[in-house]
Amino acid sequence: MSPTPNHPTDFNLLDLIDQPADLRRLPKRQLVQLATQLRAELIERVAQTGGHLAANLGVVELTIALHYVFNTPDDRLIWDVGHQSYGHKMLTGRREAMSGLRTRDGISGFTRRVESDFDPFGAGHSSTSISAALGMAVAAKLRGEDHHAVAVIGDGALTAGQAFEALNHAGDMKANLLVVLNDNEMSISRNVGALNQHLTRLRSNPVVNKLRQGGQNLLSQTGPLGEILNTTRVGLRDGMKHLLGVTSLFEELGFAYFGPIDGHDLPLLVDTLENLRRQTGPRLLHVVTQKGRGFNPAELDPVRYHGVGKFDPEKVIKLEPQSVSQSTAQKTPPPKTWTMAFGDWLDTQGGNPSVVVITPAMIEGSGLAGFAARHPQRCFDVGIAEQHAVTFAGGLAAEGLRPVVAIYSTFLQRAWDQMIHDIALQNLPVLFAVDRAGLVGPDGATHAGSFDLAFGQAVPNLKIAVPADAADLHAVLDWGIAADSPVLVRYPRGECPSDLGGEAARTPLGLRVRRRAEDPHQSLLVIALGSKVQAALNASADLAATVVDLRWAKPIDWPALLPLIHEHAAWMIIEEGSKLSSIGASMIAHTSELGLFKPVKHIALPDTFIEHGTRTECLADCGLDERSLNSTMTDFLRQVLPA
Ligand SMILES: Cc1ncc(C[n+]2csc(CCOP(=O)(O)OP(=O)(O)O)c2C)c(N)n1
Ligand SMILES: CC(=O)[C@@H](O)[C@H](O)COP(=O)(O)O
Ligand SMILES: [Mg+2]
Repeated sequence: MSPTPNHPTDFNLLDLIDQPADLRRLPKRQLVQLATQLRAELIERVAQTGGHLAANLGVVELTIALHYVFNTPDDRLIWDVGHQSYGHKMLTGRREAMSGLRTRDGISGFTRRVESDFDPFGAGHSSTSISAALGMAVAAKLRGEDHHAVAVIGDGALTAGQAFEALNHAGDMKANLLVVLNDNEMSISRNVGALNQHLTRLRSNPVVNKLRQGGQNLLSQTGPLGEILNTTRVGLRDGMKHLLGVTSLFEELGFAYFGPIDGHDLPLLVDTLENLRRQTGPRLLHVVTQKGRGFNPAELDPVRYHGVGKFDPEKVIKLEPQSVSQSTAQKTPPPKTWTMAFGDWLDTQGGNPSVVVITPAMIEGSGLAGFAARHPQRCFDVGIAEQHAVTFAGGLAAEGLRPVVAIYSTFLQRAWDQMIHDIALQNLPVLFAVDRAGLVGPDGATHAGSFDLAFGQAVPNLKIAVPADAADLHAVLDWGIAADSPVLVRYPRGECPSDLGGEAARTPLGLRVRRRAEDPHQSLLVIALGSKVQAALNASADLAATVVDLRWAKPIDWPALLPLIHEHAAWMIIEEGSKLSSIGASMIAHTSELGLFKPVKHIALPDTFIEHGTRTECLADCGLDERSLNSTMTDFLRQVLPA
């Protein structure tokens, strides 16, 4: 089948809609046509910018139905993660702004309060929507206001503990809250876990389905008759389901459960939501959708089309989904990313039966696909459950296995307590492979890995490696997998140099001098961490500078470093982590305590959230690109060594 989307020839109804109020003026019979047009435009627009395509295609009908039935923005509509909110953006005054999606000064790929009144709660990390919607429902009650709170959460996002914490609270509070469960059987990869199996049972249980089919027409009846019929139907259905033992988990948690219904049947969605809008209390509507719906390549391969770079809608994307910003225009294979280099190392561990790998729902993004395929019994996708992932690894380590937790820096934030309490406090040998450490570019502030150095260095027993190239990434991972304590190895998004050369480390945890200045007394000592080593080498190529690759942010190789600081005219630290609580700040504090006072400059991420853009643009904003580094070094040298 051709991947070309169906271009509607009719008048584009989207031209009539600036705000949902305009949508609500359309007759119901035109909504299906609108869905076709919205879907076609979504494909066209995401092809030009890149972004999260498949999830958005799956919620086209749901998006229209929700805005049609609910009085947004007075009624609060909260999208979990927010990666599926593009259609919502296009119906809420941001259609033209889609051309700048995820680009500098353009709109975000997620929901953001500062962007629109129609985004009542920002997201990017998953599984927060029910908590936020519950907060809004309770606020409305306390303030005597009469608006609805609706959370739309995916089956993947529902696997996280926080979603259950919120259901638990909401069900008990009898809060006036509607949760729409968008079940497409997918997280980024296929969804996993017993909950997923429960949803499958709800979708496919013949008894539930019989009851559903019998009751669906009634549920979709509108008006007072519908309400009466529905109340009776729900009562009857619930009674029968209890009798037959096919109740949903949600009912046990105090929610009235409706569905599952076909999330692409727009008239049914509208009628059902209209009915649910008239009801009160905690309600959950189970909607079944297809990820990638309406675009054949995405339907066939929703994993690859979860996040895409710019693409030609006429062609099927062939590249591995390693990075959202990859361009399909590339003819030669792309250079190796850090993720790939990590995947290569993991493959070398295949023969070690003690090595087990854990990912919280990021198999592809973390470079685990190869290891997972070859050693499925030793690779655990635990779903979106970062806290559990870390403590689960602790249990494995306590029994003598060598767990590797492959996790993005930004998502590890969720498991800081587990890292402290369950791993470091017990000095368990868990290896944290922390990807996307530093700025990530188009995903922006929610996904920036700005804090792992800050929160990691505060943890006793934890060692932190910051390799600068693939050779050293492999060396520190080799060391980390054999260590008798927890080790965190951090590396950024993007291209990984294979070997930057220079002097060897004197000890396994030692620093490396990558380039030595001829006359240190007349030179700058540049100490760089991780990906900043290559940048520092390039930026200082024509300057009097020694470049040190710190390699380990904790412990710091002070025996090698102190003499270098002593002999140089000044020193400089460059790192891609938040400046407050940074490694550089700790180094400066330590040398001050030793009474070693030398001119020093420290470049790190400022104390602000860095917006989306390309990674290069974002780095430039922080003075961390090569050009800015070169001018800072030049100025600093002039200052400390006037001609
Ligand atoms: C805390 C957290 N962990 C991981 C992710 C990465 N992530 C983004 S979307 C996604 C899949 C979500 O699946 P689901 O909620 O079912 O939405 P779908 O894409 O299927 O519509 C994952 C794992 C995230 N955003 N937040
Ligand atoms: C929405 C989300 O959280 C992820 O899909 C994220 O966009 C992954 O980005 P990478 O491209 O860095 O894997
Ligand atoms: Mg899903």
